Amino acid sequence: MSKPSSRQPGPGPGLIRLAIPNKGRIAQPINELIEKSGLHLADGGERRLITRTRDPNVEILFARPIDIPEYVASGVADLGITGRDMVMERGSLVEQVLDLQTGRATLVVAVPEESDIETVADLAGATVATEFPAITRSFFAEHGVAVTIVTVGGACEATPHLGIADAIVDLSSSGTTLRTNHLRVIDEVLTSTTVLVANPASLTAKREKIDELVLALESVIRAKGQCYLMMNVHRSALADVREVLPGLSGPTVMEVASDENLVAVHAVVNEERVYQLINQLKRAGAKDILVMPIERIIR
Ligand SMILES: Nc1ncnc2c1ncn2[C@@H]1O[C@H](COP(=O)(O)OP(=O)(O)OP(=O)(O)O)[C@@H](O)[C@H]1O
Ligand SMILES: O=P(O)(O)OC[C@H]1O[C@H](OP(=O)(O)OP(=O)(O)O)[C@H](O)[C@@H]1O
Ligand SMILES: [Mg+2]
Repeated sequence: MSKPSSRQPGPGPGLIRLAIPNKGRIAQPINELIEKSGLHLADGGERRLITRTRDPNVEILFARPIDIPEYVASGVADLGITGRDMVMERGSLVEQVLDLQTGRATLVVAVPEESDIETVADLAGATVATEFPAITRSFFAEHGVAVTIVTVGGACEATPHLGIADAIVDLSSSGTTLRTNHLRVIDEVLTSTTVLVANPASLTAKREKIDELVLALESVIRAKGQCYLMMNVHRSALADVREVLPGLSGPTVMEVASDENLVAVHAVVNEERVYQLINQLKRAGAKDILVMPIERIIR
């Protein structure tokens, strides 16, 4: 598909159409990101092909992750959110606008544990099964290793044991599937995350609106893993508390109207540090400590 068909016209000049996955493991996190960014899908986005959002200038198109790169490249959608692996597999002419830093998975070359294959070069003349034939073809071509590629639609890890392939090129994140199927990684092809991509023409024609949307999404990504700390501190302990607190640009210190000996200290900190920090803060003299989630950080 290179041009939008006349039966499925692209969005008009005043409208941004964003394609997102309708299923699969990255669908839910993307939906949550859209909600947190404040776009909010009309009708909850349930089972609709195209859904309106709270912003009358933005609509959502639900599609399979693998189809999204081409929908964006052809102009059926202005923007799309999908895996970077999907974009590379399709070789679509789109521009990456934002890395959403979720949905991380590594495309690996793996062989049965008992196999004597150690390197990619050892696979010369072998059969390799994959859901990613285009990426696999160029990977082996770059290594100058001739292989036969068998394309499968899923359950790739079963193919070596079925005698269909000598090796596989498949995604791995926790590594559980490889372990369960007694497969050993011999090389990595690429690491993929979920990305926001744009149609190059839309990026020029609808820049302002796209920038607004990117800002909203970015603010949610930035807030992820951060939380807001509030506490009261006796003036005499302020220096010690400051030393413990990192904060985005140092803690904010405010007067407490009801007690002139106290100040209120606020800071943004990494969630992972909170457990340790609250103990250090208490020891330094902080009290009435509140820990709150942050939805968005806009710079
Ligand atoms: N552990 C993982 N395994 C497979 N894909 C993953 C993983 N983690 C993130 N992803 C990403 O999810 C996307 C896969 O989308 P896909 O539509 O194939 O969903 P799925 O969860 O694999 O569903 P299904 O295979 O049932 O269709 C890819 O971009 C891929 O990089
Ligand atoms: O390292 P892990 O955390 O075990 O994840 C990797 C597995 O997840 C994916 O399969 P998926 O669930 O998409 O099924 P599929 O093979 O049918 O696509 C992928 O293809 C691997 O099989
Ligand atoms: Mg899959």
